[in-house]
Amino acid sequence: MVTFVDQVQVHLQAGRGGNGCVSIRREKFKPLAGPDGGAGGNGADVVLIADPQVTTLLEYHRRPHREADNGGYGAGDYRDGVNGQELLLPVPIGTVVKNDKGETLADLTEAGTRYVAAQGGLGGLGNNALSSLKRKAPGFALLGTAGTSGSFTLELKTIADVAFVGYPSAGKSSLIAAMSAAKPKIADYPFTTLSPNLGVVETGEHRYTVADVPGLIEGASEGKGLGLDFLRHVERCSALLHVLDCATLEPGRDPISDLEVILAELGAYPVPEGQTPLLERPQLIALNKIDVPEARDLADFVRPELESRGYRVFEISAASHEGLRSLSFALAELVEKARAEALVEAESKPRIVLKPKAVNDGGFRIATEGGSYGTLYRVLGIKPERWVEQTDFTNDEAVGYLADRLQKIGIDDALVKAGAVAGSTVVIGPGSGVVFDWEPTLTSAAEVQVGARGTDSRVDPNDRRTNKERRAEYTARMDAKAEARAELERERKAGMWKEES
Ligand SMILES: Nc1nc2c(ncn2[C@@H]2O[C@H](COP(=O)(O)OP(=O)(O)OP(=O)(O)O)[C@@H](O)[C@H]2O)c(=O)[nH]1
Ligand SMILES: [Mg+2]
Repeated sequence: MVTFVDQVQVHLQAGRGGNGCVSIRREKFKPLAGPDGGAGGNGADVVLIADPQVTTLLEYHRRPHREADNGGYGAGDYRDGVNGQELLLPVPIGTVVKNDKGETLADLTEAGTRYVAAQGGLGGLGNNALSSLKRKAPGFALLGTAGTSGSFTLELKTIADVAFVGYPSAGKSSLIAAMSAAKPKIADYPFTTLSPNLGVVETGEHRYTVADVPGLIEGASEGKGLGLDFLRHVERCSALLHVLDCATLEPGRDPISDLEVILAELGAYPVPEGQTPLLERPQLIALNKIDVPEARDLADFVRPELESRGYRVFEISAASHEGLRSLSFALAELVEKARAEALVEAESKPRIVLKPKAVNDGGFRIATEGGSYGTLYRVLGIKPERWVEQTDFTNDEAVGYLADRLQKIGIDDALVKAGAVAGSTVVIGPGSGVVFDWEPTLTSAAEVQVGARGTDSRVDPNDRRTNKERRAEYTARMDAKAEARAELERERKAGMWKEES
């Protein structure tokens, strides 16, 4: 079975950022000459780009999974990792990008329009870049972060001024070949055309594009003969040309009933909101194949009937080019009118602006969640989440650096305000995230993990009891005393002890 591909699902994965490097420069007589670990390279983006050379989405149907390069790792001697090279995915002009919820993300209607579908991860800084006056030789580097990924639906909707519609083998492709420089496949079997061919017609000083939509049959609007896929292409065209076959030998078919079938299908097609229904767009009729004598007779016969229905009718032959000149002028006129109207409309309509997700949003928020272990405080924000991702938790210094960063944007204060107390569970990021036991008296989460700043828990273990522990010990001691006193009292009453006289 032939597959007609103008709608595909693709899975795109941007590249991962490379890890930064920890390295110490060594010089003769100076073995510790400062940190020289370079940064990791950034992961590559996956970018969809509207390319006039590309006409189908078939390529993505065959290979729907695409991954961009990862960034290179940083290295010693100040060498940074290479940035991943952007993965450019050319798609046809008129490709609509939707997310997995069906929301439109981008409409690539002009050559060269780019849409960054997946964003590469950041490379981690090396210990050279992390050094400061206070931290002269960092023993850690930042990890690269993951690139974004996602599933997208690509949908091709041809954009042309005029769509040629009609039954299979009516001569739509022949007509586009006769009127423009396009060289579509032409054959006398139905559904020769599987994806629309675009042609540019030049008449006088007019220039417009035409598309031969694949043949339509009865039931197309319900999906018959891949009809819905075909009809989608008509959606973007401002005018329609009905190509009617006057030389068909198929029983039960004639230009009038053919037209009625096609009209019914066009009428049943639901255009997206805000667009003109297909049948309300300007339409012309071409009675084709009049180079065949019987066809010319038939065309002459049905013409008055069609004209009485209000159509402008052209008798043509795609084979002998008869009647094409006046047809192309008539189409040019329609197109000019439609363009003028579109211009007026475009000025009154608000434009859709593509908004890429903000990356450097410095904010964060704290969400509280109840649970069987008490309240859980969740820190959500692009920065804190990224910082956690960049942290090598096997490295105490790296964890300390994370704590400093978190403290700097005021997460501790915000947690106090949110009601966190000593020992509260704090999670950074969605899902299970990274879990901390938070301690407000200490300034940062890292100290909870690795001890107070400036100490090494292996060298001088911190044995000081917390106030809470001291209080517990005190009450326990007091309780024991009271208990002992009560015991003594009972025994005395029982006469176990003789009062000394
Ligand atoms: N005699 C004659 N034959 C024509 C004319 N136009 C097209 N044909 C023939 O009709 C057959 C179908 O032509 P196509 O142009 O492929 O028809 P189509 O409408 O694009 O068909 P699909 O792509 O299948 O929908 C071919 O064999 C053409 O040679 C014409 O003006 N005169
Ligand atoms: Mg065709």
